[in-house]
Amino acid sequence: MIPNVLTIAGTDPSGGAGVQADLKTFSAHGTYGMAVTTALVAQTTTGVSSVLEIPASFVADQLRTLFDDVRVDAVKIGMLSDAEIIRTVAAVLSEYSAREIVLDPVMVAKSGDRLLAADAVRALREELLPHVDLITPNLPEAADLLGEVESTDTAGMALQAERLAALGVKRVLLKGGHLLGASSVDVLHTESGSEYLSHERVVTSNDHGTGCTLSAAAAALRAQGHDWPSAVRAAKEYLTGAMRAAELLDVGRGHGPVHHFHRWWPVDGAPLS
Ligand SMILES: Nc1ncnc2c1ncn2[C@@H]1O[C@H](COP(=O)(O)OP(=O)(O)OP(=O)(O)O)[C@@H](O)[C@H]1O
Ligand SMILES: Cc1ncc(CO)c(N)n1
Repeated sequence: MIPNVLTIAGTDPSGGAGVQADLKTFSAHGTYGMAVTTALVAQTTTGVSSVLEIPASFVADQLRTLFDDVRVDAVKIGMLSDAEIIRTVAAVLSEYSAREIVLDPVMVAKSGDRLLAADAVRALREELLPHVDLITPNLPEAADLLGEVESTDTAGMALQAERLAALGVKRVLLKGGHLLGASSVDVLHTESGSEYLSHERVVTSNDHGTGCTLSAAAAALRAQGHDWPSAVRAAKEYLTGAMRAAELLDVGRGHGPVHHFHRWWPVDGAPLS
């Protein structure tokens, strides 16, 4: 049976981030993709020009209508825009006992534009985090959630990942894409300890939507039955390949998108082989 995977996120008409990137990632992994939209974002590779927020009550309507009809095997949460939408999503996911939830705590786009109200971080930490199976912050997001300064090295990242877990979330993938170096290193913290996930840094300007792709891939792989550490490792591998494949694209003049090639189409039912 093909798993059903849901994204709850904002949009990107240029197809590099948000709902559009998540749906491509779900398809590339051979899962069935679904989307509940929280905000319509006028953005491209060069930045965000405006945001039209969806009323929280309509986000709830979309979620309830979907959960009333469809079995949802995993959920990826991206841009939530404000505290009211955060509370609504937390309440409805809990009402339907949603499982296998990945939260990418999107706060600021690569272009520097805010995608989450500054006063909503507390709601994210206190109301949504307890419902989540994996959180995937980048360095500034981790610092904001902890009320600390950003880590500047991988040892500092490991300590912050541990402190994030102590806030009540089961697993943390702290992404180190913003650190410079020959490798791009993330820290995965789970019940059984921390590990570094290190991949070669791809030299490219196509780095828009990398966080969206990574979290969506982890949700899709988890829905296919992989344990969380395997799902996260394979998601990171997929992302590195999608960044490399971006050299085939010619999309926009700024931070370009990654390319979602169908690498793991599950013809033989063994998507990771
Ligand atoms: N140049 C690169 N080469 C390989 N991997 C990269 C590169 N840049 C980022 N990554 C990886 O991409 C993932 C996302 O990293 P990053 O820390 O940039 O997240 P983000 O800021 O949330 O992304 P975005 O806001 O674009 O969605 C991480 O796994 C990171 O290691
Ligand atoms: C809708 C949306 N979600 C997330 C990001 C972060 O990359 C973005 N730029 N846009």
